[in-house]
Amino acid sequence: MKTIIILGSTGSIGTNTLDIVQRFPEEFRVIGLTAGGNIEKLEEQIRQFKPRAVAVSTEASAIELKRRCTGLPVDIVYGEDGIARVAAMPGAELVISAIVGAAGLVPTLAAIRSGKHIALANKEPMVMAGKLMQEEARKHQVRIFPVDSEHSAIFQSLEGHRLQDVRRLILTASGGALWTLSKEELRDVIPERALQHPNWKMGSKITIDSATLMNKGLEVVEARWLFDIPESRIDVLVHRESIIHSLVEYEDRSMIAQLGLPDMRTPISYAMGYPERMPLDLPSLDLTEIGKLTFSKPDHDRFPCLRLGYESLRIGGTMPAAMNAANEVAVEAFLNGGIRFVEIADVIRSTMDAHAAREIRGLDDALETDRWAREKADALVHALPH
Ligand SMILES: NC(=O)C1=CN([C@@H]2O[C@H](COP(=O)(O)OP(=O)(O)OC[C@H]3O[C@@H](n4cnc5c(N)ncnc54)[C@H](OP(=O)(O)O)[C@@H]3O)[C@@H](O)[C@H]2O)C=CC1
Ligand SMILES: CC(=O)[C@@H](O)[C@H](O)COP(=O)(O)O
Ligand SMILES: [Mn+2]
Repeated sequence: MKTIIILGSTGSIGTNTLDIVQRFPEEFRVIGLTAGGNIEKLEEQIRQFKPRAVAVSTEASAIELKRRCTGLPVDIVYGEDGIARVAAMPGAELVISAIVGAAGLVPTLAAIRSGKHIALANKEPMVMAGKLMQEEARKHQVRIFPVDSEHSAIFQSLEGHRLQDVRRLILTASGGALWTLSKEELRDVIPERALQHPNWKMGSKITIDSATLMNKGLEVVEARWLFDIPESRIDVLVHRESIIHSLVEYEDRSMIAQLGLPDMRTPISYAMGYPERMPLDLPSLDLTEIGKLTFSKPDHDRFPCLRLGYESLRIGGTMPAAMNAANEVAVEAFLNGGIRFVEIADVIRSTMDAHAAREIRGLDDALETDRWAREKADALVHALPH
């Protein structure tokens, strides 16, 4: 029996994780959950999974949740500090890190520093402070298991092989909701259209990232730190069907890939059960039904965000954290109707141009950069003519 804590339990990854727990009640016990503001869903989860402690973002949410959960044996705390305390609470072996965005950095680091293994879906902390996270993981003898489907595929394709034999990592990209649109058509895209991912049902932020290809830019940075490989040896291949989840090329030119239907429960369960594979009762991939798989090169002209990911790594230090924060601000502005789809890349580009990158020596450098870049990106958003 593995005891687990789920950060971001009310989201897409969080609920898929709880689906695994429900399927394997003898294997996993949930002792802590955290959410943002969806207290209705969190209340349901408390009643079903009986965690010892939960945390929510605000005091108001905590007060309402306490009222709803009167008589239930659960500690309810709130705020960044409360979420970090639940992430680090004693008695858990594994923390599923599934908050969206930079808000996951402090709690994920708190979990690492308290000696818990991490199943990492929340890629933004790895983008902001990958070197620091890996140093802390080594110091506390913690393993970080990838949940992100591409990184899970690479992790699986590396099993049993030597890192020194790897030639390059190849991340696949679906191309997102807008891959077939021309540059002119991209100008007029509304959020509802950009949110229609062809293969995956995910939270809104990552779905927009997928449509701009920033998701792949973030994933290149994530892969650099997860697998300790320079960005010059990480490639991206557009594969619309999301069946091949990523590949590793070895020095002898063999390529090893992981395939499967697009269902996050497979990579989540692999990270949760590692090294065991959970017998998931899900439909099998039938390649005869799929018929053909297609591949093409990324289009950097229509989707410039992928290049920004590479560039942030080449500059290094705090630049990926600045890029990440600008992206979060720009995506939110787009979702709220404040900027056009094509302006997301402009806001990130201009924020990066204005940022003087420095080395990340500790958490404060990442957090300070995050604050600075949010302010800068916000000012850029408001300066756009709308
Ligand atoms: N969805 C997917 O299939 C995949 C997701 N990922 C990554 O996993 C992470 C989660 O994605 P996804 O599940 O889609 O996102 P969702 O938007 O569906 O869920 C986000 C979760 O984070 C919580 N949350 C949001 N903001 C805060 C905050 N400021 N403080 C505390 N909690 C907060 C939300 O709480 P509430 O809803 O209660 O407000 C919710 O539980 C992202 O980093 C994403 O890139 C990676 C691969 C695949
Ligand atoms: C499921 C998952 O891992 C997402 O990050 C997914 O990869 C998004 O797909 P694309 O970014 O390739 O559209
Ligand atoms: Mn992914």
